[in-house]
Amino acid sequence: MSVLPPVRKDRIIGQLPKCFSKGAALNTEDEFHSKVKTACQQQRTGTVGFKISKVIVVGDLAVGKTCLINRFCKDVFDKNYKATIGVDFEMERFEVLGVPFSLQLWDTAGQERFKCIASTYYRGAQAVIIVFDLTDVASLEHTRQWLEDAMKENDPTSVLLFLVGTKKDLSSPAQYTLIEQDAIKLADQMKAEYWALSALSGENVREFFFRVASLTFETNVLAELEKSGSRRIGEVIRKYIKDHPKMKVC
Ligand SMILES: Nc1nc2c(ncn2[C@@H]2O[C@H](COP(=O)(O)OP(=O)(O)OP(=O)(O)O)[C@@H](O)[C@H]2O)c(=O)[nH]1
Ligand SMILES: [Mg+2]
Repeated sequence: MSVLPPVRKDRIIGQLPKCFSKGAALNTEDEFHSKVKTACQQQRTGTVGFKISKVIVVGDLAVGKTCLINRFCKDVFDKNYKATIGVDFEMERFEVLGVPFSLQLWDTAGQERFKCIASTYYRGAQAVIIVFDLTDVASLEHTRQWLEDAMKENDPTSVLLFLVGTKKDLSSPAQYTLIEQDAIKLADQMKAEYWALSALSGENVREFFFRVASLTFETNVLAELEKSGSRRIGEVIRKYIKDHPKMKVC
């Protein structure tokens, strides 16, 4: 019996959300992977529905990490800056292709003096969101360092990366075009997906988190299918050896 309330109606994902820019996307497909769709239809997603995926949000102080999470999770925006001390986290429950799926969003401190505490929470992330301020070029330059720090604690081959520019409402079209060119180039080098959004207006916030949830879910299901596939091959080999006791195994 489940003790959890049903997933909110506005957290139900039935289709793969689109990327923000094809120039820097983790995947440019229009739909979920066919293997993932079939596994979900046949309810063969293993433990994915019970798992909680860890997502860490890093970046310079005051770039808008907390506001971004609060806009999505609570639909609020605070114009007063209150520095995050250490870390904070929010849970978000989704339903993707009919399967429950949860994200634990870790909001970390950007201030140098709290960085040491925050970095102890980086381990075990399935997705890393590196945030910069679209009106502050230095914050974009610092994203390389944030990536390096986050990757010290994680396996770079299995983590999904997102490079996110915030405060889009504050940047003029000319300023935005300039910084976007650099951000897309950097995202491409980092193998990250690029997004630009505003926690104040809410522009692209929901679309972005739906994309994070969908891609993390898809990766989890594919990994689960691979695991069960190799288990099945192991079973076939064991059965073959049992049925052919005279066969030598090297
Ligand atoms: N105009 C505008 N202001 C924003 C936006 N997002 C955040 N801010 C403002 O930027 C300031 C910093 O936001 P926070 O979300 O607290 O920044 P943070 O990255 O969490 O900072 P640390 O916790 O110190 O690392 C606050 O005054 C916010 O109101 C946005 O999208 N637009
Ligand atoms: Mg904060």
